[in-house]
Amino acid sequence: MTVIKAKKVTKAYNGVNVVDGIDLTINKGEIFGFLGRNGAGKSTFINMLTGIIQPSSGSFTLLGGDVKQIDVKKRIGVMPDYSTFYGSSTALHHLRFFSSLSGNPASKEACIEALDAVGLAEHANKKVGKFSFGMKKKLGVAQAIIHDPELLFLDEPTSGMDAESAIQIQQLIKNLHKRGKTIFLTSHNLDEVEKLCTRIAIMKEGRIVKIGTMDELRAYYRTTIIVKIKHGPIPLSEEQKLYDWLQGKGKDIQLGEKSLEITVDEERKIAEITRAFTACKTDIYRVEVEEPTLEEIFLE
Ligand SMILES: Nc1ncnc2c1ncn2[C@@H]1O[C@H](COP(=O)(O)OP(=O)(O)OP(=O)(O)O)[C@@H](O)[C@H]1O
Repeated sequence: MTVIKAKKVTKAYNGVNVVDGIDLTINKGEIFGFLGRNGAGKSTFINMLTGIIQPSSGSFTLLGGDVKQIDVKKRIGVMPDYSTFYGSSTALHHLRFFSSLSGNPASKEACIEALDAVGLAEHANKKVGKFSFGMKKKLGVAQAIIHDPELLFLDEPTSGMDAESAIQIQQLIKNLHKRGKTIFLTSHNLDEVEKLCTRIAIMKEGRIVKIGTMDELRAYYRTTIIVKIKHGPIPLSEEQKLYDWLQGKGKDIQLGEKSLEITVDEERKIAEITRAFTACKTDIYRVEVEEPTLEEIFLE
């Protein structure tokens, strides 16, 4: 089922398209990661999808409807800008107040449950003004999930959090995903995106320049594969021959008594190399392949 469908969505400021004709389809149950350098247009795109700002042109649907429709609004969760929080409210009061704005006030129990899910249950009665930056972000996530939405927009949910808190939020995202929720996520933490997201789009200057699963992105960008082989003794008579043959297969070759490291540009060369060892009557104990990380792909 299609949850987000965007057609040529564009936002221009001062005659410049900061979001430039984005076409995008996101299906139910995806954790969709939106990546891009500062100023790429990620927040502007999310702000259009969540109805905070209007596109200059193009159109989109959320859950098959219009984001302005109240029944669509009720089914989506948006992490708010924490600067809108009232410092004199307690966390509990804050959640109850904001959930009442949607016309569907959450019970005290539901608020405590949402605070517990983000690790803030023990701070339920503390004033938000006394919260750290990371705690405010967690409260923002709690606010986004309080009404159990089907579609969740999380703009940099873990930025500025300590490692333990970030893991807690990542675990929450995984649990929501297991429950069939669709999550649209932006993050500058590439490791987080790689671990969590079922599909990733890389945005540059307002356009999506690449989109796919982590495996698809790797396959597209794979030009260097580091192969590490642990092997048994190579007969003396074969050693030089094998080294010379490897020169034609890859680069950065380090052939030791028990190990080989070589960088190749195609997967099929891994099989050719292992066959060459067998032809030299040399046992292979382990083959490790280092794949490009999302960081390497992104920097490329
Ligand atoms: N209200 C505005 N008026 C004019 N320009 C804007 C406005 N909002 C955003 N921009 C510009 O649009 C571009 C995209 O900004 P946006 O905040 O969407 O990027 P981003 O990818 O979310 O960046 P970051 O990772 O830093 O949050 C930037 O060049 C920004 O200066």
